[in-house]
Amino acid sequence: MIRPPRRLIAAIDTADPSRARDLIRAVSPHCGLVKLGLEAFCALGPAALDDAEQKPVFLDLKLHDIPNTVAGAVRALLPRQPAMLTIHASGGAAMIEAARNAAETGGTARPMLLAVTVLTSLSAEALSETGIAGGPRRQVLRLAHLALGAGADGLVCGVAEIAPLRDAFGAGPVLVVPGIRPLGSDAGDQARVATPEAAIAAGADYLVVGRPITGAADPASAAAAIAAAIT
Ligand SMILES: O=c1ccn([C@@H]2O[C@H](COP(=O)(O)O)[C@@H](O)[C@H]2O)c(=O)[nH]1
Repeated sequence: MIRPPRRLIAAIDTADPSRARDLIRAVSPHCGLVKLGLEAFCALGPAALDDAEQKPVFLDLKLHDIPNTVAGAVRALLPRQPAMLTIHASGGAAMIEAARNAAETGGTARPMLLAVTVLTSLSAEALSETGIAGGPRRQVLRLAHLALGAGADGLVCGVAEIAPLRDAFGAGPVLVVPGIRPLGSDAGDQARVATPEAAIAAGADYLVVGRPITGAADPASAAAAIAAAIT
């Protein structure tokens, strides 16, 4: 398992292979990892990982299925050597344990297994519509106990949940935080957002930034500015 020192993760959300390559080339000097998610993976397949310009890849597939199926998917991904891989914490302890056991078969090069708690696009109201009352913070803490107890190396959460997670679990779990918006940038579909500086001050290990970089006129400068703000 590797832990890149640079804390910016650039989300490369595109279905166009040449745009993906151009973006990766532009942001690589400024970030620790590039993140390939559902859009890039569905369009380009596992080969998308081979075009990452030697950058460690965060493969954000948010696996969520029965334990046997998730374990099989993790094993199938190991030859591509993603540095980080996501599963949904709400898949349950048995699913997370199965993912961890499967990841272990990758030996020392195994991916860091991150459990997605409550998507940063969900407000308290949207979460309650799914049947979960009490707000994101409570649910994130509940899922964090489950996921870390079942073998996840870290969590994906919103900025507001970092402090309670650090209070509960200390510095150990790797906290990866999307919903990052530099001042003045559009939140879009994200409900729980904060600036890069606020996320680092709260105790985030890694920040995931997509559209504020990829939607900028000059993605390399946008990534450089965020990297400078958190260094
Ligand atoms: O809770 C989550 C989990 C994952 N994501 C992913 O992060 C990026 C964020 O992109 P922006 O353009 O900066 O909003 C995106 O790839 C999501 O799939 C998340 O946003 N929230």
